[in-house]
Amino acid sequence: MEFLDLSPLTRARGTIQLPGSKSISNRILLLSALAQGTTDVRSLLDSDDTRVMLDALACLGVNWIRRGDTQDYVVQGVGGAFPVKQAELSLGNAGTAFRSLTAALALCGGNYTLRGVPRMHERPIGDLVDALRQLGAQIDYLDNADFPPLKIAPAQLTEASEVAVRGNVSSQFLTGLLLAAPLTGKSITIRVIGELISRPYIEITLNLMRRFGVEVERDGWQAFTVPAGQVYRSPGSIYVEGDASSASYFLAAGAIGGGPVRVEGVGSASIQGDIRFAEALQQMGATIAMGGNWVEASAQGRLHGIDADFNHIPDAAMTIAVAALFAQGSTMLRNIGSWRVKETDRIHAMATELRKLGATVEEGADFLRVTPPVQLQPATIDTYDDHRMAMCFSLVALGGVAVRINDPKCVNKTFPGYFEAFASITQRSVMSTDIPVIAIDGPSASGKGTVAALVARALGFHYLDSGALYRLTALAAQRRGVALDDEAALAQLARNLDVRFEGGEIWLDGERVSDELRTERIGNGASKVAALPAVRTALLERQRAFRQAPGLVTDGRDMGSVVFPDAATKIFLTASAEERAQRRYKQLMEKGFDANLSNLLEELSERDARDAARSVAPLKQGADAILLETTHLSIDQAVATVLACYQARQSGQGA
Ligand SMILES: Nc1ncnc2c1ncn2[C@@H]1O[C@H](COP(=O)(O)OP(=O)(O)OP(=O)(O)O)[C@@H](O)[C@H]1O
Ligand SMILES: Nc1ccn([C@@H]2O[C@H](COP(=O)(O)O)[C@@H](O)[C@H]2O)c(=O)n1
Repeated sequence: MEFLDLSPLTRARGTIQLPGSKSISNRILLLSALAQGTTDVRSLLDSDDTRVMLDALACLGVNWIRRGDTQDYVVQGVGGAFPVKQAELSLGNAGTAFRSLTAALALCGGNYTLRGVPRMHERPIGDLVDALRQLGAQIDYLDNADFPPLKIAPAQLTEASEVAVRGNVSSQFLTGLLLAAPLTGKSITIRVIGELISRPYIEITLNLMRRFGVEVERDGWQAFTVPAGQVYRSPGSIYVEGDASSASYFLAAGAIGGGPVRVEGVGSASIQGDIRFAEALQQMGATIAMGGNWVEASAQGRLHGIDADFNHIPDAAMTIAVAALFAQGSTMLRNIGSWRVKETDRIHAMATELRKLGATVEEGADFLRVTPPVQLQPATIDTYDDHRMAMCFSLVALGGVAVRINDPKCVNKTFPGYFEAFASITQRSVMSTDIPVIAIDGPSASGKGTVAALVARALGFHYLDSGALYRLTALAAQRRGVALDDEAALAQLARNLDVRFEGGEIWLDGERVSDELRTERIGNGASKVAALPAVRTALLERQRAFRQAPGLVTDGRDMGSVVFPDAATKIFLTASAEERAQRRYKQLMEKGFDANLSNLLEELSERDARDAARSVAPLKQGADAILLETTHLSIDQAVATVLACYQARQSGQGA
């Protein structure tokens, strides 16, 4: 199996000239072939799917030439039915080519065999065949009923002027019928049964038919009439706009990796439905700017999860499922049942691969809910011979983790130069040191954790409560009967802790332990295990792994001195011992725990003394840390001070 390793990436910024749209390219090629006159097709997509269509048209007697090395083609229309009356066509996994050619060839008066790759033979086509048979088409299934491959014989046109087709499996069935209808020479009305999915693709079909001189009358999304006597006429020359589905990966990169990332070739004037992907990204918190022929995405902080219906943009919605890994909270993608019959069963494939990265994924017949992990895990992604799986999952590298993409060449279906284009707008992270860290250290109950979590929220950064890892080690030791001075056993425990941080809560071995962790008994145990060098070493890389884009705020005792010595901003946050004991007392009472103020003062002082006296990573203010004395500060004032220190540092004004 070929694979491509993507290194951890930090930023995305730049401009991409998009390749032509696949949907528009293949429709224009078929329309140019059926039309009277010669069509200059500009900026055609260079991909497997368009090559399949060009080869098929050549087999059917259509003359076309490519202009030098460009993506401009000249197609000589045949002005109606294809001249070659007998042909065997191999159409790969190109749904657009297979469905539209099935409809056109069924009405062309010849004998044709249409085959695809194995996956194409698993993608249903029965609804289209049934509709064509109502017109008199002679189509047989060569293997399984309702699926390719197909054998087509000359149609015996019936009197029928109306056909019905189901709208909820693939909009390409309706597209095929619409494109082929003028070949009958009579008025044809196509009624849609059930809800029509992916409507924007029908808009593209109608728009392009109009450009080639055929008007379709419609009754909403229920019925479409192609009046008699219309023939396709070449518009002379026609330009293929950039692919809006392909734009989604770069726009998402801009939103995840800071941006701005600009795509050129699609914009507000686009006829493609997937341009509305930008709206979904905006709902997630990205900043979007758009002109007639360009779109730009950037983001200030972290994205947030959304709950939305994606029936109108099924292809680009896959990019939202991966962007959900970078959002705060869960993202719900509804009404995406058509994913099941695409290049692969995309709901199943997406859920399987997202889980490999640590996400929690719920999948249903037509929905997917994605909850991101606290930390992305490096993973090897299988792509299921699906170009969009490969392209979407490249975005994971922007989370600062390495990702391996199996069978990367599957992108050739629609975007052969994808990975080069992606590399041109992303920056590799060298040991992730360019991801900013704000390190807040200080004594117990000074307010470090409270302030750090609020600063993280304000900046959209990740948050690490490093003390929780020592507390978890102490709790796990207590539960397993490991003595608090058994250094080797404790280090082993620390290395293998099965923990989950989610939505402010902490789980140990699948059990929620957030409240138990906060007791002074566990705090004292933590302070004992934290004095052991082997335990600290065991937890070091675990803590560093939290350093993920766009940034990290962390609190503890040695965040600025040992774990993140290159932190952008280091704060030593403290308060008088009496004030800290008061704060802890209030905190425990609010949680419903019993507490005694003078005992607390004693326990805190004892713990701080132990933390300060130990030989490794002792509690002390580093020379490069800013002292933040909060005895007389409110939480908001402390947060504002940390933010000001960080912003001053970012704009180069000081430490
Ligand atoms: N500036 C402040 N003024 C008043 N109360 C504060 C302030 N900062 C934090 N607190 C309160 O003090 C309590 C202790 O804060 P927190 O748990 O964040 O401390 P900590 O330093 O992270 O403690 P530990 O090291 O034990 O984990 C919380 O109830 C918090 O709301
Ligand atoms: N970076 C750190 C963080 C914590 N500890 C030890 O864990 C104890 C509990 O920490 P809290 O912040 O949750 O109170 C603490 O007393 C330290 O002994 C540490 O060593 N290094």
